[in-house]
Amino acid sequence: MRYISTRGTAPALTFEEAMLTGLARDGGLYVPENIPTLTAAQIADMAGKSYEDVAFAVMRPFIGDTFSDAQFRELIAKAYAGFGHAARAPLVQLAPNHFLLELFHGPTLAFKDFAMQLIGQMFQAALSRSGDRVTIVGATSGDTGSAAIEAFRGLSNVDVFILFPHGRVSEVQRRQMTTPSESNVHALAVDGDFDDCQAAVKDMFNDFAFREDVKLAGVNSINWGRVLAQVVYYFTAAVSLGAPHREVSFTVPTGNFGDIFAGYIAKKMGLPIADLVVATNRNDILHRTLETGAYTKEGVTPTISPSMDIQVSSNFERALFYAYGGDGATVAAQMDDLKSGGFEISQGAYQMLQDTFKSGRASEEDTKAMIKSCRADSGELLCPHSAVGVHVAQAHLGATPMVTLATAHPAKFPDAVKDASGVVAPLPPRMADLYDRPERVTRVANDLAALQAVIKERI
Ligand SMILES: Cc1ncc(COP(=O)(O)O)c(C=O)c1O
Ligand SMILES: N[C@@H](CCOP(=O)(O)O)C(=O)O
Repeated sequence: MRYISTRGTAPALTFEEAMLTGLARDGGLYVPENIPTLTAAQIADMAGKSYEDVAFAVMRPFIGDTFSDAQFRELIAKAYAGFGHAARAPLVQLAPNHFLLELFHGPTLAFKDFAMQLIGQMFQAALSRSGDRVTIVGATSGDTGSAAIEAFRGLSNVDVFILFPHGRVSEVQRRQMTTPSESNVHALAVDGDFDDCQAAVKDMFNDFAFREDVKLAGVNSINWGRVLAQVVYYFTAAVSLGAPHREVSFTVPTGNFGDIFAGYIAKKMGLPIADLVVATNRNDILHRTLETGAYTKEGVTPTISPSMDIQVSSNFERALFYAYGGDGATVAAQMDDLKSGGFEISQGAYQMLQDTFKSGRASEEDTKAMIKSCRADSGELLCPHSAVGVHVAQAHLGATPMVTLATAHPAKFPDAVKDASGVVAPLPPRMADLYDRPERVTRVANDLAALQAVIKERI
């Protein structure tokens, strides 16, 4: 299996190389040259299997000879051993044809743990084999950062720097990033929004001297391994609702487009997915794009679902690549246009996107009302991101079972949840002293040179 860049000019890489490389050298994102498919019989065989067994079956065709079967099984087992639910990603029923996929039982209480815990294992295995040391730099609107720190803290061959927008993550998210005491962990509060943080990370990858100097690696969803690990739970959920014999739809709270893109990959692998619904908060660039065919940046507005406060949605580039039939030159030209504000998607590509994705948005009031009514109607306490998803999903319910992804635990956003529902969502006992732990954070200007200087000084 080889991986190629969405912009068409970077060298093709193996799975291991793509995982450790992060952003392609032409600025694009790596995607598999071919997407392997599973037969209906192979999918049917997943029924009743453990999450770990399904993970192996889904991901094995993508990893080539990076790991032996036995080693890959071991890495998967270690990745999910610390999850707080035997099913890893349990489904609960909200209404007759509407289900919630709880993706928040991992160590940092968000769906990011599914991929990050596995990436942590895979990085360690690959780096201990090669003896290399890398510097991970990641951008976060709150959840990727805490998941990455949890997965990489204390490792001797990795430094991890997380850039988060100062004042724009919840207190729990911030503390998850600033309280670990391990010296290889560095939380950087940037005077900007998430888009600024993500742009800085990409600029660091495009600064080849810096990239080589610090041995830069990325664990944002620019890393194909992140997307791949998120494909698995589409399979576990759909199979438990009757796939491959029955179609299933998914609604996904969306920001950087990584999670829903994983659903698209699941569909291309043969999972019978009817609708893939993009749910946005008022930072609704993806919804507007799917409605109009124009991808036009506006400023980021802070919301009560801060992890989705994103306008430059990194993985949309991967979707565009498929929409343009693998034409990297066109993707590169459109990404260039984005620097000056946006681009128009050409008719054929737009048609493909409209055929593949549906969308909707939730206002702040919609989100709060959904947290309250869902608690009253079903007993389920939603985080604001999941509430955006459930609100949008309700407009797309039909005969096909709908699964909405619950992307974070309500306890990560206690103020917003209490304000909406009156209910206090407690942290799990292992995190009960989070508010008492000392914080360690460096405030940095929204300036590439300043960020690079901090990183070089610390490693
Ligand atoms: C809780 C939560 N929900 C939804 C999202 C959006 O996911 P994606 O960026 O993969 O679209 C994020 C951030 O990634 C998140 O942290
Ligand atoms: N919402 C994310 C933003 C980064 O997304 P990623 O999937 O590209 O890492 C976050 O919580 O940090």
